[in-house]
Amino acid sequence: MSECSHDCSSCSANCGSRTQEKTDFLEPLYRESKVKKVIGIVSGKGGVGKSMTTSLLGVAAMRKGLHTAILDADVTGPSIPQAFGLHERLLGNAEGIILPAMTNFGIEVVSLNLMLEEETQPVIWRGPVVADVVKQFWGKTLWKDIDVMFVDMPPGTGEVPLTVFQSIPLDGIVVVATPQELVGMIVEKAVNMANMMNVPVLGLIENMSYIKCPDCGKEIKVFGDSHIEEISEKFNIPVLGKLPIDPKLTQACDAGLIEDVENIYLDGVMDIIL
Ligand SMILES: Nc1ncnc2c1ncn2[C@@H]1O[C@H](COP(=O)(O)OP(=O)(O)OP(=O)(O)O)[C@@H](O)[C@H]1O
Repeated sequence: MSECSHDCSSCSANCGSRTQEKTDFLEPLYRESKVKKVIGIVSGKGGVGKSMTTSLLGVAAMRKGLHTAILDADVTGPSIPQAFGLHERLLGNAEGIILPAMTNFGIEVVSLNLMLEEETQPVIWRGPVVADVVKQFWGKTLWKDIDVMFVDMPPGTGEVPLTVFQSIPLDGIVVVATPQELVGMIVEKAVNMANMMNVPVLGLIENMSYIKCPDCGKEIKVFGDSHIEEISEKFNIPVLGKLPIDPKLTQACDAGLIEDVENIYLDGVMDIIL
């Protein structure tokens, strides 16, 4: 194309400045739902602590007195219900609208694991099917006066996370990584995907940053030195926090008691991202 009108909706060219038309895939909220802010928690790959971080951010927001929700969009590997000790099946209202489960401290949660006959049942679905479920979690659920919703996104930067990106109107994302990914290109891929989708990156969280020796208190960098500041500077994204490997967090997640943990390390994050 010789001249760009900057109106991608009326142009089929697949050029570098093309922006994704996010609204094409979005489903409106249920008429009685209201969600003020939606924040996606993203990681360049699986197993880096994205669900842990989502849970801790939920707890931090709830402790600030915000009416908090967690939408578990990690449909093929949902781990949010486990962290909060939720096991009962979700109910629907007469219109077939999903009613979220509620944690002990009042966080509203929707997750596929709360809909399966068996929690251990594997979910082997392709991207469009996953996107459809996530759309229902967004649009066919009663989200009543939610101040902030955290979305546990599927890991990686492939088809499934992309379709979820397009299914929910995210106000911003938080990128989670361990020191190892911060050395390579994995985090940069996640940041670039968000940029392509026109979703602001609110900040970076380094998980498993260090472990504190229980005897002498020394911080040991199990995965090597941190490079989070370099990434932060390169992309002009704030560092929101560094989480240590803390066995108390693992134990609390396994026992479904993440809300009972005293030190969740991310208390100050809400002031930056909200
Ligand atoms: N900072 C931490 N301290 C102790 N344990 C942690 C920490 N972060 C994560 N874990 C544990 O590591 C495991 C993986 O974490 P988590 O499920 O949050 O990863 P994930 O990135 O969401 O994985 P996936 O994307 O594959 O679902 C869990 O057992 C979790 O309890």
